[in-house]
Amino acid sequence: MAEVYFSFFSLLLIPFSLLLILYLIVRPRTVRVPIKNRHVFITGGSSGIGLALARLCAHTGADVTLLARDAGRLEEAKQSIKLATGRDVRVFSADVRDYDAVKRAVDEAGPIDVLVCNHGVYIPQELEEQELEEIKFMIDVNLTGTFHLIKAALPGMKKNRAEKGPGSIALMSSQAGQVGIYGYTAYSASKFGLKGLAEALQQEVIADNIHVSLIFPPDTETPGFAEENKRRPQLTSIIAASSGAMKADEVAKKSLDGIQSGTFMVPCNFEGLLLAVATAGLSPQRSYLFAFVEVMTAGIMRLAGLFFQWNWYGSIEKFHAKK
Ligand SMILES: NC(=O)C1=CN([C@@H]2O[C@H](COP(=O)(O)OP(=O)(O)OC[C@H]3O[C@@H](n4cnc5c(N)ncnc54)[C@H](OP(=O)(O)O)[C@@H]3O)[C@@H](O)[C@H]2O)C=CC1
Ligand SMILES: CCCCCCCCCCCCCCCC(=O)[C@@H](N)CO
Repeated sequence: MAEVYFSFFSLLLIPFSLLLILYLIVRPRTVRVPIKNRHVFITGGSSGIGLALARLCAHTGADVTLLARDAGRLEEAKQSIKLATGRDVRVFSADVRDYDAVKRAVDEAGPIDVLVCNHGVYIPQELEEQELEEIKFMIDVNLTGTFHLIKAALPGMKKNRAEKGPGSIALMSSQAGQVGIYGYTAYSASKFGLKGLAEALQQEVIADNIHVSLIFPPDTETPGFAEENKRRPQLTSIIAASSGAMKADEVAKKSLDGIQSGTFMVPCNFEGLLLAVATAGLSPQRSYLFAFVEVMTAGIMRLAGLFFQWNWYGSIEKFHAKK
């Protein structure tokens, strides 16, 4: 009997020691990024996910600034947020590809506590058919534009950070920034690029109490997505359907939770959670519990990923056989 107890306890000892080790070693340490009364600057805040997030932040009591190109849509967004929350937001019309314009807007807006680089463009098409111009457009807006924002905002964000409490830089990636998807060569490349940027940046700004979040939504009902659907290759839609679709408000809620908890990889739905574990790689992880899940399920998640690929390549084969 004593032996049964002994082996039972030694069996428990392994996961508990692992939990303890992870509790001690996960870095960066956990943090809470406040939103209320803080300056939240959201690019692409005039539509879709960015607008939903802006409304939510304003509702939470943040001072919100929006940046996008179209001044008319910005004005509409401003009105709709005022109507929904009673709060005034400031808007700036600029193209994220134009560094000087971005810098001017950021300087005029004043020091930022939470920078959300949400702007993004997606034009799905097979690489061979896609014009080089469109490929460069996606890289320039999604990736280079994000560099422009961070370069422009960082000096102001770092200033007096100690007194102001934790700051955040959040980047809107996509599940297509975790796994390459048919029809998304340029888009996936631009979003995968954000991951390298985010991992390196977090190491650079941790000493300034700035916390990086990378958000990975699945297909989300937005004006941009409605446009995308008009020309999306069938295979892109088939493969993307492996993950459920979401509403912009739901993605905004997940995003804000992720930003406030300083989570590095922010999944938005159940498939996203699986993807986050499967693609954890060498990304930072603040939660020892989540780290525990990552360590315990790494092998089985790889297997699940291979099954997904099996299924996707099956769809591709079937598609070509029909042609
Ligand atoms: N909807 C989806 O299915 C998913 C979206 N995402 C990502 O979420 C983000 C938002 O997407 P979504 O809400 O669907 O997009 P929308 O197309 O609905 O909105 C995009 C926003 O970005 C702005 N924007 C686009 N280009 C520029 C630019 N060059 N300079 C400044 N602002 C720009 C737009 O304003 P304007 O055109 O006036 O400049 C608009 O405010 C994107 O990064 C996208 O990649 C990720 C996964 C899924
Ligand atoms: C362990 C295995 C995990 C399995 C889950 C796999 C699910 C992958 C689905 C990827 C969907 C990509 C949608 C991109 C949406 C997007 O960004 C466009 N709408 C443009 O914005």
